[in-house]
Amino acid sequence: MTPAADQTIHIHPSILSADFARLAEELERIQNADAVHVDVMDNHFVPNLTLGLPVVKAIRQATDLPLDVHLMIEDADRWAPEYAEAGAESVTFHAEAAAAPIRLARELRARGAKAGMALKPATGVEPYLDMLAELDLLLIMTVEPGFGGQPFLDVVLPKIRRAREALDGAGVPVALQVDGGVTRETILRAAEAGADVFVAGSAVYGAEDPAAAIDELRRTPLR
Ligand SMILES: O=C(CO)[C@H](O)[C@H](O)COP(=O)(O)O
Repeated sequence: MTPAADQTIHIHPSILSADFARLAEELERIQNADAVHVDVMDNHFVPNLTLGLPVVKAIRQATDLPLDVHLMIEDADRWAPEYAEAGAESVTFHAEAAAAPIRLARELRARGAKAGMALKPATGVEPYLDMLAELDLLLIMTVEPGFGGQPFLDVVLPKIRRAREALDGAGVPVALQVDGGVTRETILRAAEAGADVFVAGSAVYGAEDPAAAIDELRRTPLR
C-alpha cells in the first residue's frame, strides 16, 4: 500500500531513551516534536519498571508539548483515567491489560484525553475492528514492549496494513501509531504500511542533536 497523498509524519520522541536525571533539559532538546511519548511500565505487564503518575505530573509542568502517555501496565481500567486527569493529551492502554476497553476509552474521553489502545506484536487487530470509532489513536507495537533499543519487527507490517485499511474503510479519524525500532531506515516501511505517528526513542535521544534527528525522521520521503 502506498501512503495517502496527504499523509503527514508525526514524531513523538520517547523519553524512555532520555536521561531520567535531567528530564527537564531532555524535554528542552525536543521542542520541535509533535508530542512527547511517556512510557509508564509496571513489571507485571512488562519485565521492566519506569515512572508513574507523580513523574507524569512533573513532566506536565515542565513542558508545553502534548503528553502522549503509553501505559504498559496491568489493571489499566483502574489507572488510566488518572493519567487523563494529570493532563495527558492522549492516554494509551494495552488491549491485553484492559478488562473493559470500550468503557475505558469512553472514560478517557470523558476526562478530556484522547483515547489510545495499544496492541503487542502478536495481538491481532481483528477482534477490535468494531470499536475503532471509540478510539483516537491505535498503537501497533513494532517491538515486544518493555525496552528501548530493540530492532523493528517487520513481521508486524501486515497488521499495520490491515489496520490502515480498516480505519480508512470505517472512515474514522484514528491516528495509527507505531512504537519500537523506528529509525531513518524502518520509518519508511511503517509509513508505507499506513502508520502516521511514530514513536522514536534511540533514534532521537541517541543522536547528538535530537531536534535535528526529529526533523530528519519527519522529512522521510514518502513515495
Ligand atoms: O515503548 C517502548 C518500549 O516498550 C519505547 O517507547 C520504544 O521501545 C522506543 O524505543 P526505541 O525507539 O529505542 O525502540
